Amino acid sequence: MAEQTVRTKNVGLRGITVADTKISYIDGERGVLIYRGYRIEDLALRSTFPETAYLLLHEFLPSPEELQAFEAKLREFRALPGFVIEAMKAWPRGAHPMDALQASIPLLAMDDPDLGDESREANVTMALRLIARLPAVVGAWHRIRQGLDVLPPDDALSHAGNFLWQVLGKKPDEETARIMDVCLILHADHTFNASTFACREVVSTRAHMYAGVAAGVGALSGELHGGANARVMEMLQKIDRDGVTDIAAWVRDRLDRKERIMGMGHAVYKTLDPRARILKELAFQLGEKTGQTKWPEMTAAIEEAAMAELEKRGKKGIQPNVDFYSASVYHILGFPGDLMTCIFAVSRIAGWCAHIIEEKFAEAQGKPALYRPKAEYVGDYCGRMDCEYVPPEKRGRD
Ligand SMILES: CC(=O)SCCNC(=O)CCNC(=O)[C@H](O)C(C)(C)COP(=O)(O)OP(=O)(O)OC[C@H]1O[C@@H](n2cnc3c(N)ncnc32)[C@H](O)[C@@H]1OP(=O)(O)O
Ligand SMILES: O=C([O-])CC(=O)C(=O)O
Repeated sequence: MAEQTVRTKNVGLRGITVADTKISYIDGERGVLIYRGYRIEDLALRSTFPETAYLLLHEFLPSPEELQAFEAKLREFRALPGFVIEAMKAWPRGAHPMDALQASIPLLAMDDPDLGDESREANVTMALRLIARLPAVVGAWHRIRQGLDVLPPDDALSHAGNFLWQVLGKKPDEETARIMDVCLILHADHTFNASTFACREVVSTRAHMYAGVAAGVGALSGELHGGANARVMEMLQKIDRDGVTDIAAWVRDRLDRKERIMGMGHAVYKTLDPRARILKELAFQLGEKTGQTKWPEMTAAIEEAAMAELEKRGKKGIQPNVDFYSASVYHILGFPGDLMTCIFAVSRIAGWCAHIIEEKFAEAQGKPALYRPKAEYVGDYCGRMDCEYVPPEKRGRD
């Protein structure tokens, strides 16, 4: 019988199921996001990032003892190896934080005593080291690029609080640390998004966890994915600098120029991203606390104008995604725009690692280990495949 070919040409794998997962679920029509059976709204309200990371890695919520042990490990692993900090000191100060983060991943691999042990247990421990160390890497690079000393972790602070401390150099109050914590919960996983798929694709070759994570960081950096939060902030700051008062006209002009409204639209959600609703509330909460409501207000004005204008142009269902209001939250917290995608990575590392472990250890259920899609050859050279090799000295372009 002839091999069956599934035609997926020009669809970028949209709507194509490539594997099973037990980690998360999205209903793009109803705006539902679930991590291992738990609604994102519930986790944002009642969980913490370490607990959520545990859930993603272990399939169930931890007992108090299990959570305590997990948090103790995260604290123990926070300190960066000295050679990573020394290496960073030699990097060009202008390097983008996402490049610095991506470059640090293989360095962290070199320091991991479990590298090479492909048991599930060793992979979970490597995941813990990565979750603990990514915030420290972001903090170290941000300090080094400003010519400042790298700050040691503070064991008295929560994971989110310590992240704020190591990057911004100020101990946060409880409310601020909790807002950071909720942001980390919200970004922790999202099924087969581009960066998670990159991680899974890489480890499907039996490459190690760090190789997969480095690919994930690279994929996240793009402006159509995690990089959008930084672009949203640029958009807001430009509107502010230019003194734009007519947001509807600004939106029309941008769309007429065929430019996208960053932070809006989604490959899966055709309604409001449930994370955006929570982030909008957080942005206003922080704005009111700090007297900076102008950023979420501006974002809300763009949301309203863009949805109306896009609808008029026949484009329905383009609504805020996770990156739209997170930009305001991070800006008010004090992060510069070029660190915003790193914050996403500091959270998504939990989901990436959970997916890497699932990819490595889930029962096959008929799926071949290695991802290997097909492409249609559309090259049109010398009757497709009959070019004659001409030595260099005889080549001409006519
Ligand atoms: C964490 C995350 O990754 S969330 C996504 C972050 N990315 C962004 O915010 C960037 C802005 N948004 C986008 O570029 C898109 O909405 C995407 C890439 C996220 C998803 O888009 P998709 O639904 O896959 O569709 P696609 O990119 O083909 O766009 C479909 C149409 O809607 C338009 N469209 C989609 N999003 C937007 C937007 N934000 N602003 C203006 N137009 C948009 C496109 O221009 C396109 O129009 P066309 O058919 O006339 O060419
Ligand atoms: O799922 C996606 O395609 C993008 C996204 O929202 C995420 O990764 O959080």
